[in-house]
Amino acid sequence: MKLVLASSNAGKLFELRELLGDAFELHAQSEFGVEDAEETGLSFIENAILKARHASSATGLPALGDDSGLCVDALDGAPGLYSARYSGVHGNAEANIDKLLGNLLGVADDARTARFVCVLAFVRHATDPQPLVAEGIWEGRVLHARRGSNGFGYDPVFFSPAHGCSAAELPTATKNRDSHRGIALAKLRTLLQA
Ligand SMILES: O=c1nc[nH]c2c1ncn2[C@H]1C[C@H](O)[C@@H](COP(=O)(O)OP(=O)(O)OP(=O)(O)O)O1
Ligand SMILES: [Mg+2]
Repeated sequence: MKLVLASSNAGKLFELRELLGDAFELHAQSEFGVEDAEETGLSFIENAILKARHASSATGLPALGDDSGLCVDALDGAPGLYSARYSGVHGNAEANIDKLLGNLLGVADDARTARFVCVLAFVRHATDPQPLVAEGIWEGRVLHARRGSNGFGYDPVFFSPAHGCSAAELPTATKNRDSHRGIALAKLRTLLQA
């Protein structure tokens, strides 16, 4: 199946291509000159669907939207939906991490609990009344400083107790198997097969 990924994030594209394998031909929306959708939703679900509709509308192809973020308990769920623009500059992972660590200064380990959330939405066409939607959650803690250089975004400061290391210290295959995105995609595949 040929489909378009409604995202400008190279990290997502890389992970989702690995996860989908050969049965799917996943094209970045940039290949078709599609600009970013405006993320005006109040939930990951709303944004994932509106991204998918936007890309499908512009390309005429089925589309996959990914809206994701890091929700930190000590910050009442922030940066959450606004993870990509937390520092004020969209998509600047270094600045976003600096702001996050600054806001958690002095917060002890056991109060630094957080989770990555990923919602994937698949639409067959732009006005599909039945988008397939799947959510994945990955529990962890925000570290005090960066560790590792794999992955993207907040990976260097996300500690996974289940793995005993940061997300950026995991091989891609392990992150893909156990991450919020990996879990969401496994669920979406089941929905696609139904
Ligand atoms: O596995 C992950 N590892 C580390 N960080 C992650 C992950 N998954 C999401 N994140 C962070 C990156 C970004 O700060 C925000 C997503 O924001 P989000 O709007 O969904 O994506 P984006 O703006 O980068 O690309 P786009 O909207 O074009 O898909 O959460
Ligand atoms: Mg975004």
